[in-house]
Amino acid sequence: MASAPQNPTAAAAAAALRVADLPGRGRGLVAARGVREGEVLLSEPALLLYPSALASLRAYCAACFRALPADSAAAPCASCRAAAFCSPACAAAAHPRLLCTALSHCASAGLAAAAPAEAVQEPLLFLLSAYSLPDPALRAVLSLASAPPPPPGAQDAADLHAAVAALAPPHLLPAGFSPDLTAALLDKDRGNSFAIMEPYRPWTPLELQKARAYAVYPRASLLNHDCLPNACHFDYPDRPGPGNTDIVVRALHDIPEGREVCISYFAANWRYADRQRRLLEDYGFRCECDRCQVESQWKDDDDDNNGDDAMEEEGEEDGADGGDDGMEEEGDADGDDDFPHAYFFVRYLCDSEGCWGMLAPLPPSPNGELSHVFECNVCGKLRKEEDVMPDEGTSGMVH
Ligand SMILES: C[S@@+](CC[C@H](N)C(=O)[O-])C[C@H]1O[C@@H](n2cnc3c(N)ncnc32)[C@H](O)[C@@H]1O
Repeated sequence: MASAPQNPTAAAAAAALRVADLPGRGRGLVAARGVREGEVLLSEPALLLYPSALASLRAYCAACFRALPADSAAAPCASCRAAAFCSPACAAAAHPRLLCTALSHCASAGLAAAAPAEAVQEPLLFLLSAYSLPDPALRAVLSLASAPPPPPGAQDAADLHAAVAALAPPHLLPAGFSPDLTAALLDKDRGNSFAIMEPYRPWTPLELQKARAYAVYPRASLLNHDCLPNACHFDYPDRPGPGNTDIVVRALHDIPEGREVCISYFAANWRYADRQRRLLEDYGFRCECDRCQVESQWKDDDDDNNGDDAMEEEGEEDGADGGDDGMEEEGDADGDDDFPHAYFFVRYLCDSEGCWGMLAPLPPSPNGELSHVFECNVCGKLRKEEDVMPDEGTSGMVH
């Protein structure tokens, strides 16, 4: 549930979008007024924030997920001693009580014994955190769209439910705790979580970069996907001050009133077949965006390309992994008719080695002046517009 905006930027952002029912797409967010490039469309705290793995609890504050200081300044959680906090304020904020209790009862060895593989730790940490939520927040998570059923071989919801039941004291579990509720929550997690990544390390391929935490947001989780998005999300987990895990969504370019605002659920350089496979398997829909309609006609974009669908979620707008070691390539034919979106790639895709983040303009100044500076949402690099588009004067609307 959205909390009241704390600052003018968040207040302006709150007025920029409205929720709409969109045929064939469920709910989505639509521009409630014309917005300018770089404008903050959404800035909100997480409904639910949870560590990506047990290892994350050793490296990041259990409350705010900033990197823990290397020295002894980090204070272990007084209850479980398995998690740590970066400051007295974070220690006072604490971490999810079921997670804390599970860690203190079993110690991390016990939890690890129940969940040896990292792939299993993540859903368990999610469930222990979700079942710690107050009832309204739990209901808000349950109101989000469900992902399609997991593929065969994925961790069984019944096993995860049994693991939670074994780790959590019954009196702390919420009313309604059941295998069905656990399965429903897991579906929400898969369809709506955003990764908050570990600090960016240059030259590290995206697929090797890990999430420190995952987050579900009340409104950002309503953003639908487009392979040519008009917005992208940022997070600034190591930023000082409050709100470091808030998600920030900014417009890539001007967006007219009434137009749906979409993000890409993964790195925009993925090829057609990989995008379609990922969207169908993990989100349950076939993408029919403008770009997919063009690329579906290309002859050489078969399943044999070197894309990678082993990425974290996002809704998960995620912490997107690169699906490829190169930019999306043209199809068979020559010319802009066959690759009408080249402008988008040049302008909005970061060209730092192995990054493939999205470049969004910094917000306009309070008097409405455009920044002409682009920020990458993965590596954080800032680039002047003339370096992004040497032949362009000032930016314009992208059609
Ligand atoms: C993160 S949620 C987005 C909000 C969702 N539409 C809702 O009603 O709550 C992801 C789900 O939205 C739907 N969706 C997202 N992008 C879509 C698209 N381009 N076309 C059709 N459905 C889409 C799919 O059902 C997907 O699993």
